[in-house]
Amino acid sequence: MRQDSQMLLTPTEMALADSAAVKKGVPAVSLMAAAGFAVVEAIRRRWSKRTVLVLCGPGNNGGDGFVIARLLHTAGWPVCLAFHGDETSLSKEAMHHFKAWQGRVETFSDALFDGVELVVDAMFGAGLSRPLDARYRDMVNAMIARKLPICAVDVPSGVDGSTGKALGEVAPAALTVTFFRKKPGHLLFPGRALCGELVVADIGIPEQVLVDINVQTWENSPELWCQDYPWPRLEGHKFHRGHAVVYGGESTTGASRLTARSALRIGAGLVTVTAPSRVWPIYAASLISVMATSLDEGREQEAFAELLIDARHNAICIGPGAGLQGEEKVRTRHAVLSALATKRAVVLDADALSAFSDDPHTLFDAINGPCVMTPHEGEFVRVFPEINNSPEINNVHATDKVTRARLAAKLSGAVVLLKGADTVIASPDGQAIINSNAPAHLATGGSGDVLAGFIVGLLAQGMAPFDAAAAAVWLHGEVANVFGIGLIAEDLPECLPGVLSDFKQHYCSTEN
Ligand SMILES: NC(=O)C1=CN([C@@H]2O[C@H](COP(=O)(O)OP(=O)(O)OC[C@H]3O[C@@H](n4cnc5c(N)ncnc54)[C@H](OP(=O)(O)O)[C@@H]3O)[C@@H](O)[C@H]2O)[C@@H](O)CC1
Ligand SMILES: Nc1ncnc2c1ncn2[C@@H]1O[C@H](COP(=O)(O)OP(=O)(O)O)[C@@H](O)[C@H]1O
Ligand SMILES: [K+]
Repeated sequence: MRQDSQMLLTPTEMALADSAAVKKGVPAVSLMAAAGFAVVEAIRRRWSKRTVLVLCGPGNNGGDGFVIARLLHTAGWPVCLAFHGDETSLSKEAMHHFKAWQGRVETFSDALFDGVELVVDAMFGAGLSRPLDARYRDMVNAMIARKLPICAVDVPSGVDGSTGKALGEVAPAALTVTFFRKKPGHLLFPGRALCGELVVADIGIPEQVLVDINVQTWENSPELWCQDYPWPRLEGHKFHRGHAVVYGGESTTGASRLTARSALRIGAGLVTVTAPSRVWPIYAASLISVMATSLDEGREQEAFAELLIDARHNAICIGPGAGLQGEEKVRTRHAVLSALATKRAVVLDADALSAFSDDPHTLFDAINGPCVMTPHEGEFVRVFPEINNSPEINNVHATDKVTRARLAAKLSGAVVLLKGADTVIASPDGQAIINSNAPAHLATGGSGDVLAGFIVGLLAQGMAPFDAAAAAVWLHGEVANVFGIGLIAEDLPECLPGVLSDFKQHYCSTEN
């Protein structure tokens, strides 16, 4: 997976890109000038001429601030520049631009905000290594209290560019301008919410520098997986599009029915829900194009395993509504282990994960084939207690969402899709994708069941687990955006066809 345009660079990788650009002959002073210029362009596109306060910190983020102040002043804007830090420790390029500033340099104080209509936050960017010192913190608190519009340079000061975590209080920006590529912290919460509108500016770093950086994190987009999207083939028939099996439970029967319908809508050739004979009539009476198979009373486990002998059942989803009470939990666990034993593609969601909260390693040991786990935060904590309880595993600090999902994928051998507003999909080989298109109204009962259905439907059609998970999450978000507010889970599979045609038209121009 290369797709350079979707790459997310950690601050360390960004520093590598920066120094590689300098080695290729782009002077550091010019990179900083270009960064400042890009911020000014973005400001002038959004705000009319007004009084601006530029707050500059001790590193190169502050250096960008010096450029911004100078360019805005040249354009005739009333500008006040304030700097806090050790002038003698400025980098060469920051010193160059500091000297080029002809105006006064103010010290930090609350009074600076009087009469100001826009603040440029150039205190800390990628180099933030610890919570802000008191003087900077005071300015952040003043910015929060004054409620002025803020343009943040690279990231709002206090946000960790690699994790999106806030190291203390952060003043939310209306606009954040970052350089060359987005950083994970721009997409992970709370960073994403604190950035406001995000602009990525080209500052003259050559694209070739990416070749030598082992980037492992991407923003989800069809560009990453559209080439492998399994469109129906002209000469194909339904068995070419796979046969998904969805395990149906006894009580919340709506969950697995949603999953099954979603698997069919996304293109699985056939979908069967299997359910204990006691509740089979509910499924049989309510499903039309999805088939319902009854598991004989008293021998449900054997019957499920027997169903899986038919290798045409090539993708299996267990979890939505599977059940965790008494005997149901035993059957859910058995179904999971039977499904994994086939080494066919398996999606494990909800109860299929929680059923192993006492002994997650029994689950991990059974995973020897293609598998996607789709926990939300609560389920993640249950299945991966060691990642949650220990701040450090194999010397990796495991507190941010991407690292946690990556460690979970490595530990379990499955693709781990950690849900939420900033869903992360991680593969056991270390690659991770952050999703950014899901609207808040997607958080509605049953929408996770639909997601599991989209994934198993794509797996049934032969898509690889990491790609299938990423594609399903993106389509899920896109459908919710197209449908809009008022969405309920049932709407998701029904609205998918229109989204699929638009997606096909935009990203997959060649017909099969
Ligand atoms: N890379 C690129 O391509 C380009 C990057 N550019 C710009 O450079 C920015 C990155 O610059 P940067 O590396 O100098 O980091 P920055 O955020 O300014 O802070 C570092 C300074 O802060 C200090 N410090 C840290 N935490 C602190 C705290 N809590 N409280 C107090 N001090 C603290 C730290 O000191 P130390 O930790 O070493 O004691 C150091 O002195 C990047 O965000 C972008 O805007 C552009 O010019 C274009 C090209
Ligand atoms: N704030 C949010 N913004 C966007 N998407 C969200 C948000 N919160 C949750 N989601 C998405 O909604 C779905 C909820 O799934 P899940 O928690 O399993 O719910 P359910 O069990 O009701 O189906 C997931 O795809 C998740 O990523
Ligand atoms: K900043």
